[in-house]
Amino acid sequence: MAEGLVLERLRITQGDTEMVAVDASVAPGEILTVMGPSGSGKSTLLAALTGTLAPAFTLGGRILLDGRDITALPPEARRTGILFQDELLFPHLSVGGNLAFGLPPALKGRAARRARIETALAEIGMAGFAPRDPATLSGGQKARVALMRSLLAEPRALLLDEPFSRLDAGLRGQIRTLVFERAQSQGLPVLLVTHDAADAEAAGGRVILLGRRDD
Ligand SMILES: Nc1ncnc2c1ncn2[C@@H]1O[C@H](COP(=O)(O)OP(=O)(O)OP(=O)(O)O)[C@@H](O)[C@H]1O
Repeated sequence: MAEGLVLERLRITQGDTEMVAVDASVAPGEILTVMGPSGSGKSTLLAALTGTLAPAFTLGGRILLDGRDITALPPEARRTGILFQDELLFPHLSVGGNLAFGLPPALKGRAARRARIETALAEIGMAGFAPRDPATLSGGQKARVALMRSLLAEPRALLLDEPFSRLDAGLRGQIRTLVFERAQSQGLPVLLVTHDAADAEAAGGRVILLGRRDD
């Protein structure tokens, strides 16, 4: 069966209104950009993929990840990692605590978990940052820790909901490159929701446009 993410005749309806209709496949390492006006259903589409669709919506079609039908699975069983623009890090946890939250439950033992966190921090040039309070980090450091927290869970797809939009222009390009490189090196299909044409261009691949039905 095909690797990557397949959205097979995916439909999201609210009452009688069809809000999202998508048929697409995203290969490992490929980025599919999702654009559309505010309220067109971009975040709702990502919620359908993570298994957190609000009860107001009805989902039709199938979601396949690495050939596995995940449409009806609970969120924790899907292996879809998501990165948001806002709640980048939990403020009440240290940097290490934030990263621990992303570790797979199967990784047992305090020492092994600590070691995995230290390796992750070293990979983003932040060795020794585990005890730090997230409030003391720069925007770029916060974004890097948030990315690693998503990746530590070993997702099979990465969903990005405008993750760069709060960063200033220079940093935005850097973090975007880091996210895309990691997705590519780990062979993750990526769905990138953005309002920014520069993000779409950097992603290089295909763009799907959601529209409002009453436009
Ligand atoms: N929990 C919910 N219950 C009912 N309706 C909702 C819920 N969440 C969102 N909606 C509605 O669904 C529609 C799509 O919202 P969504 O947040 O997916 O749009 P979006 O394209 O991500 O917008 P934006 O670009 O502003 O983030 C909107 O009309 C919104 O009001």
